[in-house]
Amino acid sequence: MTRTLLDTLYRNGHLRTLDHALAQSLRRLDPDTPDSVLAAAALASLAVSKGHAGVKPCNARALLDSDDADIAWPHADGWRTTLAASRWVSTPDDPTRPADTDAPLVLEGDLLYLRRYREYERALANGLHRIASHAVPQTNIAALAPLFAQLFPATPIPTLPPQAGEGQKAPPAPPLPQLAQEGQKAALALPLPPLAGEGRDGGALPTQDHRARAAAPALPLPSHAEEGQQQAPAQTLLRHAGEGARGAEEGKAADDHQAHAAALALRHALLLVTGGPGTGKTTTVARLLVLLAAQARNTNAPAPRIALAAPTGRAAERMAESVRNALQSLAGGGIHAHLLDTLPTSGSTLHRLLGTLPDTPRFRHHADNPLPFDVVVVDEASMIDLPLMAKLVDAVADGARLILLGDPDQLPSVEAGDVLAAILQAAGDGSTLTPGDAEALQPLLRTGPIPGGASIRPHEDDGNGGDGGGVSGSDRGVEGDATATHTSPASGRGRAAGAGEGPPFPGRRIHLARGYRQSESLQLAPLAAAVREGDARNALALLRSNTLSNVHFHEGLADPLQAHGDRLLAHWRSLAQAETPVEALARASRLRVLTAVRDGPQGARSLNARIEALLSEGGDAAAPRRGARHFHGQPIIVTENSYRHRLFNGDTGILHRDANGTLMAWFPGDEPRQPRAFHPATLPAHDSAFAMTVHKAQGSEFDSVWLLLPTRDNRVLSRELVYTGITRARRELHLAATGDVIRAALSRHASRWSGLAWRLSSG
Ligand SMILES: Nc1ncnc2c1ncn2[C@@H]1O[C@H](COP(=O)(O)OP(=O)(O)OP(=O)(O)O)[C@@H](O)[C@H]1O
Repeated sequence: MTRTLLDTLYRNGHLRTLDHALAQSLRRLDPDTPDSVLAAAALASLAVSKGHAGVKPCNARALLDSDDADIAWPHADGWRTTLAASRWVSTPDDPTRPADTDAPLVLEGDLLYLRRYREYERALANGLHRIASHAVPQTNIAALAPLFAQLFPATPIPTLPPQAGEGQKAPPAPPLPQLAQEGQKAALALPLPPLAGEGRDGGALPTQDHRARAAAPALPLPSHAEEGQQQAPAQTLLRHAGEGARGAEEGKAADDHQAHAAALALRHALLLVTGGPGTGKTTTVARLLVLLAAQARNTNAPAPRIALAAPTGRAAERMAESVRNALQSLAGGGIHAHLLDTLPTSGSTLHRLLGTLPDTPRFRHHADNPLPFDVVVVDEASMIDLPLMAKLVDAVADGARLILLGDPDQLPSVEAGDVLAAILQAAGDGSTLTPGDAEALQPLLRTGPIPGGASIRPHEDDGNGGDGGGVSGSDRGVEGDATATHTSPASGRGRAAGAGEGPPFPGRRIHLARGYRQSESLQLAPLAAAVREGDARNALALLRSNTLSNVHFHEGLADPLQAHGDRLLAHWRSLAQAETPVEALARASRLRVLTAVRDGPQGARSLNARIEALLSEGGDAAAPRRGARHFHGQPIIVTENSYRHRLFNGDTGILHRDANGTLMAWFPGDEPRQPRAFHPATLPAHDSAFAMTVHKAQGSEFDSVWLLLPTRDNRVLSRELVYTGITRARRELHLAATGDVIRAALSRHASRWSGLAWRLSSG
């Protein structure tokens, strides 16, 4: 007897019991349900567990951990037709309207969702549009100019780099722009200028690192606007770093991205500030909060109520610390205390901000009881999954600002989402200012005329009197489906948001590219850039050259515990010698082994078991008893959300005896010096965390990181995983991997199926 698709998927171990049970319940309710519908339902459930919002049945094989020759996949068109005809599947024709509540599945384009996830997407898209479309107070922007200049003193005049005929005087400035004529407003998309020193034809690069530059896309010279069209106003220029030329490769003008971000926040209620570690996202936000405080003061309005939040306690704490540092240096730089004193200096987790309710995933704050804040700033937005982002956005009050900070090159959230990537795709790459923004912000952005011109593309007007800007974001693909992610469920292909079809998404995005965080000890930037670009050849050359300070490549090393056990164990033993829980928590963050996978010989689980066994062989009084579930000095990680404890998947803590000698689990508290204590027996599900997966380490940093990749390729490996892993290191990075595995990892993107970008661009 031939097996059905559902049976084959289940028996060959591709489905979880939960996925199978969903399909079985549909079969019980209607025994005539076609097998391909049952299988698609199970795959939609599996897809969520792998971080997708839904499944593309036409490419469902990409969901499986390995290829399976036993599976006879239905023909895509026929499968789609059968799904669309099924009583279990609704096919809404309006992305903004709720789907039929009788059907547990929703088919939109070629994405099949569990209804709940389609509704999260719909609610999130509607909510982001609501926030972004609200006009924010625009008064007195010009009056802020002196303060703005004080906060962003280095805003340089953008000039094109020397062209052919170096040394010639710059051509005369073009005439000042007139506004676009009625009905013909134009967003200005300035092609990237060549990097300084680069020939007009993109020829020889006189800089040290040819490879990194070679990765940059060809950079055409800006062409003059056509006769009769407007010239580019100088203030519309945002120098945008080419994908291959970020970080250390940035030109001097990178600072004006920070100024532009702050200026745009004065005009738009939804702002995304993206950039890698240390590019000044938090510093920029601290400065723009000062501007908002000044704006309110100038108009005799109450000081804005501001919330700082992040998905994890650790990330919230790091953000608050950066804000405190930024405000302190502004105070030293002469910014008035009456402005600084109104700004927040502590952050909270998103769960705390939204108000957890015991034993339910719902929150105290939602559309009917919105957050009492005028500005909500959220860091580490790449970690936020679809349900949580939908709930956050739902709770942001009408007229309030939402500012999201994040690094788009990091791994997407562990749970269903890749929300940040989708919003970025809809918001465009941030390389243009619309004429509306440019005109309104002219008093702040003191840029001079651009020699040369700009190409001009028509755009529709936005809600704030500007024009919808933006071009397509990156379109990362799921393995085996390189063009299919972040795409229109209707078309199966990505459409550039704001590319002329339909109403553009009114959120704004600025990408910060210049790294400011100077670490004398760790020289990570060139390696991080190569990894981000997927340039395995350069990454391996850098690693093998052994020239990057405190970057250590252990090529082919499969077992760091064997080769470097003594020094690693010395660190873990020191955790038990800490005098206080605060000290133990601080020590624990000094070193972490990060893995790509949970299971297998290079997985976090087996490493933790081996480390515990080695520690128990220590023989001294502090050594844990062999096989003990909990012991003094043991780092732990929570693996499920517990709203009752306010402990969430990924939170890390340490076991430490209290003053009475009772072993307690300690987690960072709202105040750094007041960790929260729990009896280990009452903790939600948790594991040891001597080693942990890169996924779980998002939002955390450690002085020393040992990143261990599996010895064989694995579908979870991606450039985002390696990038996230190596950028967790503050002072020292050890990377244990083979060249082949690094090549395989960097050739792959971690990405997700989602209809969010399409939904956002659809209005
Ligand atoms: N324009 C600037 N000029 C000089 N130093 C800057 C500038 N912007 C940021 N910095 C410095 O760079 C460091 C990193 O800044 P910040 O913490 O704001 O970056 P971040 O992007 O938020 O980093 P992370 O993502 O790691 O939290 C800080 O020490 C800050 O003072």
